[in-house]
Amino acid sequence: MLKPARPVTEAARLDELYRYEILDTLPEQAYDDLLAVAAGICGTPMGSVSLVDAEREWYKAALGVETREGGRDVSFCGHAILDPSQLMVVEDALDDPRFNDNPRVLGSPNIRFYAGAPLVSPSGHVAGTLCVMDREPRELSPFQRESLVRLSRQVVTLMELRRVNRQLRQHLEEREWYEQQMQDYQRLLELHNEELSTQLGVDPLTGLSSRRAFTVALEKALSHAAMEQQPVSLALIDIDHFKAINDVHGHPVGDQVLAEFGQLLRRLVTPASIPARHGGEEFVVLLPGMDRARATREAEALCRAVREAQLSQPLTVSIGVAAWRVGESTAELYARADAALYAAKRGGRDRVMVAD
Ligand SMILES: Nc1nc2c(ncn2[C@@H]2O[C@H](COP(=O)(O)OP(=O)(O)OP(=O)(O)O)[C@@H](O)[C@H]2O)c(=O)[nH]1
Repeated sequence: MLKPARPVTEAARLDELYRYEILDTLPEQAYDDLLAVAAGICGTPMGSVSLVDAEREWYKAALGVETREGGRDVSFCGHAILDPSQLMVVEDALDDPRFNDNPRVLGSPNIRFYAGAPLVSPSGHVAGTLCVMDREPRELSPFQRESLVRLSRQVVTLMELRRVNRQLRQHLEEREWYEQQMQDYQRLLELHNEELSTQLGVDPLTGLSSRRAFTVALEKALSHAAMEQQPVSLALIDIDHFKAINDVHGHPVGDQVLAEFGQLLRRLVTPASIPARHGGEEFVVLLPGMDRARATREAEALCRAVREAQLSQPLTVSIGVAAWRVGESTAELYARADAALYAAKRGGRDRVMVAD
């Protein structure tokens, strides 16, 4: 018996075989079908799709043989893979010095006839064979030989599809992983920004002062006004029918409109004034040095400017103005401005109402 030699490119051949990640996988219908067609055309009772591993041959599909693998030293396919360009045919193993005392010839499965078509990958390496076998000596017609070679190419195509499929799935998983990472980073960045905004007393959506920072500024402004005997006023601004924007266009568009409105408000008020987001779609402007009449004029100009502004959604606002009275607390001032705002809403919106 002649043990099969190793191909000169054995290491690269094995690398290529392992890249298919097919060894020791479950049987698959597509391989079984091709083998059944090959055996049917050749009229043989046995056959296999054999992959030649370092020390064994392993069958992705097997017909008429009970084992799923055998030793490479006694394998016929080990010989068949040595010449990628040839179908190896052994018409009678007992007449062939390579096989006449092979245990697979003398014992089970008692091979007398063998024909193996090399499974040649696109890079030229041979992974194994598509082979048919019989317990009787026989010959193959040219058509049967040609068919076996053609079917072996189909087996390689199946293996290539398997590899491409795995690569695609891997790329997809990697992409999903990257997207997840990006989302996590984005969320982290947003959290940092929110934290920073809170620390700086800024409302993250509009960039205006936050309610907390505004309350501090208002306290300061009132004590300054008390000391200097200066007027100071407050304007509470509420966007009209804002809920409809959310309902019709969605919350993200609502957010964008709030951000736009914040920027507009910052542009419209005088440099000494302090605009802030009071909460939701309600805003507030501190008007230092402004008495009731000036604050009213300022608020009316603001109301008109919003109505005429070119924003992504047309807006109007209702405004309640209150001028600070000496000795009045911030809560009392707010309450009067709020009552005026309520009156503006009730009066039909898009208007300014001034507290007594
Ligand atoms: N997109 C977005 N919507 C907000 C935010 N804060 C509050 N809102 C929405 O603002 C809407 C306020 O609705 P309402 O209080 O009924 O007031 P309105 O629709 O403006 O009606 P009027 O004030 O009576 O003219 C609600 O739908 C809130 O969900 C925010 O930060 N972003």
